[in-house]
Amino acid sequence: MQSSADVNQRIARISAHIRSSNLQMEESSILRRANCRAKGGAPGFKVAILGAAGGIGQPLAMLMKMNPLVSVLHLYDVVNSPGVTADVSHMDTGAVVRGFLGQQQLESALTGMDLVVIPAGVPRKPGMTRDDLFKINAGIVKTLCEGIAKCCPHAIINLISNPVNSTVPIAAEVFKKAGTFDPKRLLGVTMLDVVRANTFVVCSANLVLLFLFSILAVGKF
Ligand SMILES: NC(=O)C1=CN([C@@H]2O[C@H](COP(=O)(O)OP(=O)(O)OC[C@H]3O[C@@H](n4cnc5c(N)ncnc54)[C@H](O)[C@@H]3O)[C@@H](O)[C@H]2O)C=CC1
Ligand SMILES: O=C([O-])CC(=O)C(=O)O
Repeated sequence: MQSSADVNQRIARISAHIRSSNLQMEESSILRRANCRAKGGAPGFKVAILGAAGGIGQPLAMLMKMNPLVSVLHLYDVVNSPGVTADVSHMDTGAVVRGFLGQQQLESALTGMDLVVIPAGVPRKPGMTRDDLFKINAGIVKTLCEGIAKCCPHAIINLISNPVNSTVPIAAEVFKKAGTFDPKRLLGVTMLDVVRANTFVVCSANLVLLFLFSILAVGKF
């Protein structure tokens, strides 16, 4: 059993570690918090996560709360966002966290946001293709983007919901229709597909090399 002095020392060490890395991040960043503001607004980015209670949304919410460039964090979902909001808001970092639950709170979640990150929707289950996801996620992304066009038309949009190569064009069409489309502000997160493709290429290249070595080895003996 640890003494309370030990426990306090551990907490102090962890806390100093977290604070110093946050400070370093702010110091070394090209984007300083004071410079991250809409005209006349408070410093820091205002960020909304739509689908914040999900597998991607929850760790993303934690990372955003740790980011010293973020001043306001809105967590929106159709389920469970109050609990996630309570947990994330207890982290001792600067961003103010607010939770929003259900379609009727979507507009409040979006109003005034600088950045909207969207991991809302369904993920693939075994046996599903990305086409199956499209049938559900296309409608979800369309509705969310209509809200964005209305409530924060100048925000940067970061789409995670798959299939991302189809949800981004859907978002583009919604924004074109609303007259708010800016290609520099609409981004799809393709990291998963990029790392997956790299892994597949390396795996198949290794297999080819292994095959060649086997032939050489067999040929030698
Ligand atoms: N682009 C990429 O690199 C990646 C994309 N994905 C995609 O991200 C999406 C989310 O994945 P997970 O977080 O694992 O799924 P998840 O099922 O754990 O979370 C999805 C969340 O979206 C919420 N949601 C559903 N309909 C909504 C609506 N109309 N408005 C707001 N929220 C809504 C759900 O309540 C849930 O909390 C999936 O489409 C998945 O394919 C996942 C991993 C990487
Ligand atoms: O849906 C997910 O969980 C993300 C994924 O792995 C895919 O779509 O290929």
